[in-house]
Amino acid sequence: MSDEKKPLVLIRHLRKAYRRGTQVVPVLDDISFDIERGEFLGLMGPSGSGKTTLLNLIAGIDHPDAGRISVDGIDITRLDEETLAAWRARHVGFIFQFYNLMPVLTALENVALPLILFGLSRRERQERASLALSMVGLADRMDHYPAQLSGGQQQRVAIARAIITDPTLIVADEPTGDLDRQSGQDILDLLERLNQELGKTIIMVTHDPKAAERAHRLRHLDKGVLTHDPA
Ligand SMILES: Nc1ncnc2c1ncn2[C@@H]1O[C@H](COP(=O)(O)OP(=O)(O)OP(=O)(O)O)[C@@H](O)[C@H]1O
Repeated sequence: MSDEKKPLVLIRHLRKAYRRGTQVVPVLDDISFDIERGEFLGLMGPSGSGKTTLLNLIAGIDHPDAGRISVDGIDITRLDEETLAAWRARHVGFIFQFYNLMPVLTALENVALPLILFGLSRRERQERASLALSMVGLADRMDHYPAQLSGGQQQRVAIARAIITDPTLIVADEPTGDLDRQSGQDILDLLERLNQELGKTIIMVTHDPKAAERAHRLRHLDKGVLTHDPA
């Protein structure tokens, strides 16, 4: 089987617990599943069921206690901190509920920021950022600061920032959670376009049924266990 046909992400027997003093809080219990290349996956489940923890493990922000996560043939659970940070910067685009933009930087500077690690000139970085902002419909807001933008516009800046490095995976944690209905729909339209037109693989944690409708496949977590796979 060629690499193109293999699942992009393989998750096997993943376990994670948090420790507070002597107290151990089990969060993920023997999670195994695959994510296909080009998939738009929705992760749902009650509050505290481990969705963000799972997303953070797939994105290489955190380490599991046991198990394996392979992304495009690389077992990221075996990478040391420094290699993992470099892997993350190259391969993962992040979209958060509260945008996480730098308040002192303009929209253009926020979007260009991840490119600093890529050895491009300032001019190249700005050109690419400007293109990404045009793609998300913000060509006329490049010099605005986050505080001068609506929530929906800030989330579009965050999406432009997430795609600027052409990542292997886009992870979105409640991307519509802080938005009104219309702005939420606009953000979902944009994510759908990234998936359908650019072929981006998206993993989205959500409580929002409107967001879940857009996913190709839903996985449900309950108390750290995958409960349902309609596919
Ligand atoms: N850094 C941490 N230290 C200790 N416990 C943690 C930590 N992060 C998360 N937890 C615990 O792990 C469990 C799962 O948290 P997680 O954020 O993954 O759930 P979630 O399904 O994303 O919840 P929500 O929908 O409310 O965001 C919760 O019980 C939480 O209290």
